Amino acid sequence: MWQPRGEIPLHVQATHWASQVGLDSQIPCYEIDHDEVNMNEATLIGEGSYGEVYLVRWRGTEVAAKTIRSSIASNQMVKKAFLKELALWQTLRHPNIVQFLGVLKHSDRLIFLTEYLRNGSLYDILRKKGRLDPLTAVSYALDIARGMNYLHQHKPYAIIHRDLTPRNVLQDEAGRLKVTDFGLSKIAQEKDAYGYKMTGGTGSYRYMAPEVYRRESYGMSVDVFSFALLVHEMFLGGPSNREEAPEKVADKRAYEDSRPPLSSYVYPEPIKMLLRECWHKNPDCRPTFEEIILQLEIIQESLQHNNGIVACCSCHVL
Ligand SMILES: Nc1ncnc2c1ncn2[C@@H]1O[C@H](COP(=O)(O)OP(=O)(O)OP(=O)(O)O)[C@@H](O)[C@H]1O
Repeated sequence: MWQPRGEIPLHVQATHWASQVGLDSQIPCYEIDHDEVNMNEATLIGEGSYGEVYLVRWRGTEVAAKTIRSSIASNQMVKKAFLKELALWQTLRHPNIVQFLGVLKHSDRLIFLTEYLRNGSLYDILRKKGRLDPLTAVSYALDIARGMNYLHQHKPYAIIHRDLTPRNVLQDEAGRLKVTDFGLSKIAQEKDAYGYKMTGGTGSYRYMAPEVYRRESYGMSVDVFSFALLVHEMFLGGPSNREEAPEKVADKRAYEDSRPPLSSYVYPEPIKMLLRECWHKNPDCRPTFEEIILQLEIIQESLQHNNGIVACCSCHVL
């Protein structure tokens, strides 16, 4: 059976949390009256494993409305699991975590609102821009690491994301990246001992830690593994093995210890070292996000310094 080691899965934590604070199990979240949002004027902006995402107006502000497919929401157990995860999400506050706003009350469907991030997902950004310059990639990596560190340091239980992919990282207008969808897509995918889906959808396989694919016990470091693949993609402009089926990629990582190539032309030496540590086959050898942040800050400083030298040199030549 696939179970986290040490830390408690998000939906189980949410159950503990909800029962601790005595929340109504049906609607444990902040409620927004459905009259406040006109879904007939909503603009479709995307679709994920558990439903569609719309741009709507709420109290004069553009926000994202995420709908849960009726095939999922009609299952009372799954609906309950979603609401409990949302109840936990609403307690989270961090500049690199997408802000949850509330659940639409009396809606015949299950719909919840979050802040709207105008620039879309990291997946969209990489598709449009391709390879990022090293300073941008490191700054984006720091945003993600800070959001993830907040989740991992959550009290009383660490929150393991379990589905950190470029589609679950969104960018606001100011260029800041924020992490979203903790555990929700996992509920929508496959049944585990608790009765919810837990393994990756097709997209997630590309970012899945070997121990998860092998259905062994796992800990917070599964997110560090996924993070390494996101950073790898930012430097490369997309996944290194696009033509291979995601499940095959995960299989080779889990059973043949295969990892994406690290060409010296693309990856600065300290980034290569960091990626090797983060996707280490032994989960205990992977660094924590706190350690990753410190390393990235040093890398950022040295890149800024080198850029400064290049600028100075060109001034001199001119
Ligand atoms: N808060 C938001 N602001 C702006 N766009 C969003 C927001 N949330 C989601 N989107 C867009 O909608 C798309 C679908 O999002 P959703 O979270 O439902 O699924 P996903 O993350 O793509 O896939 P999965 O559900 O398998 O994780 C995203 O890729 C993104 O482009």
